[in-house]
Amino acid sequence: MRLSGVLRETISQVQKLIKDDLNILKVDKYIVNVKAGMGGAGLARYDGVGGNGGDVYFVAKPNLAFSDIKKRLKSKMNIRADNGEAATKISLIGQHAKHQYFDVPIGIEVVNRENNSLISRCSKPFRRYLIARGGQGGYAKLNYKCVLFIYCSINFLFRGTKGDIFDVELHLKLRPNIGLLGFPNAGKSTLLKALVPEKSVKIADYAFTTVNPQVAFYKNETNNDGFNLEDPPYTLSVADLPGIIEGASKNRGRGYQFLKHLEYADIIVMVIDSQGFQLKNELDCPFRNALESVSLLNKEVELYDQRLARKPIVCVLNKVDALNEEKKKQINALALSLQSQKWIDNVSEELRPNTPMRFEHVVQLSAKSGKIKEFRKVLNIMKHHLHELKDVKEDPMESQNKRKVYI
Ligand SMILES: Nc1nc2c(ncn2[C@@H]2O[C@H](COP(=O)(O)OP(=O)(O)OP(=O)(O)O)[C@@H](O)[C@H]2O)c(=O)[nH]1
Ligand SMILES: [Mg+2]
Repeated sequence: MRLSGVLRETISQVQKLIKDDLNILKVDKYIVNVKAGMGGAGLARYDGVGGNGGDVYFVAKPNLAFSDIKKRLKSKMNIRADNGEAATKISLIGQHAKHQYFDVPIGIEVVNRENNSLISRCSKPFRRYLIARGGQGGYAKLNYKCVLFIYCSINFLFRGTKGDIFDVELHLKLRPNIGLLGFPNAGKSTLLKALVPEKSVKIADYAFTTVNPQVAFYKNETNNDGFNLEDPPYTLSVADLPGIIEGASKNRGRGYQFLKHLEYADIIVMVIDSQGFQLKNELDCPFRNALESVSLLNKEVELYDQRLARKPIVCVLNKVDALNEEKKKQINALALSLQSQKWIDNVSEELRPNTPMRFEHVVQLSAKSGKIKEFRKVLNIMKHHLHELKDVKEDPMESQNKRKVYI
């Protein structure tokens, strides 16, 4: 019995380690009931004023895991602020309740479940976002509609107003520096592995190998292919997303769930299979060449949210090792045209997006070979699009020698 207990614990610890290492995002939505405090009762006879109920705020914090929310709420999934204090004969002004501050990871979107409206985007580190407002303390002139008289021994009490109470959905949208976008099987995970070799990444020769987004951290010093090592060290978060398919902008193939993670990405890296792509070898799944793949991905992205098509973007033409000489020439020509922005003229009308992307860089590579020097150089240049993370409490002198982390 004892041994099996130990064994079970060891297995669960190993499983946890594996899960942490994979950094895979399985859950990206929680439902939480929030209740702001009620206003304290006022004391009519002595003109006493009740204290206000506490508000509920979310505070955006870096380095918090989404799953921590559930752990900290201990599965009750509710957040409560205290009620305001009632006025008494001794203390005619009741104390305001303390506000309730709840830390959430940066990038959380808070949606009111009742009317499906967005309450807050918790996107700025260390900022407090008001989620539910506490009720007002009761007092004589408080609007009569919301005042209730309660007869309590010989004193009349003005009841304070109720605080907000509702269910909210917390949506996690990753806030990676780099979001990998592409059709299934294009080599996104292989590229992630080339960037972060120490990470365990599932790679396979079939579509939808990656079923959940995964994040890894690329450190420029891990490069061994010899470009400017004098650059100060920095870390970039890279999100490998499951492949999207045509119709993703209409949520085909759970498209929303993946495209949403590009909303906060600083840079989008579009990974294209230079050999072209066909989801299934069937008539209703047409073969798309590399140019058509670029155009269709552009289309899906802009249909989901036009602003995404205007983000800094890099196009990676992958799998060039698998091309014959003639195909190589075609891909060279494609790379040139993608850079010149004239690429859109070569796309047939029905596949043409309205907002053609402007690729800041186009890189041809073989992610499988792991030789991605050109791509690393591009990342080095592109990092000027990133915002360095600064803790408001951080000492600027002390931070000078630290590794730079971008958010
Ligand atoms: N020849 C060649 N094959 C590659 C290259 N990069 C990836 N592949 C292969 O392409 C297949 C798909 O690679 P993945 O990295 O799993 O593709 P993905 O884009 O992550 O696919 P999904 O997770 O399904 O969206 C695997 O068999 C890889 O070995 C490359 O540069 N050259
Ligand atoms: Mg993958």
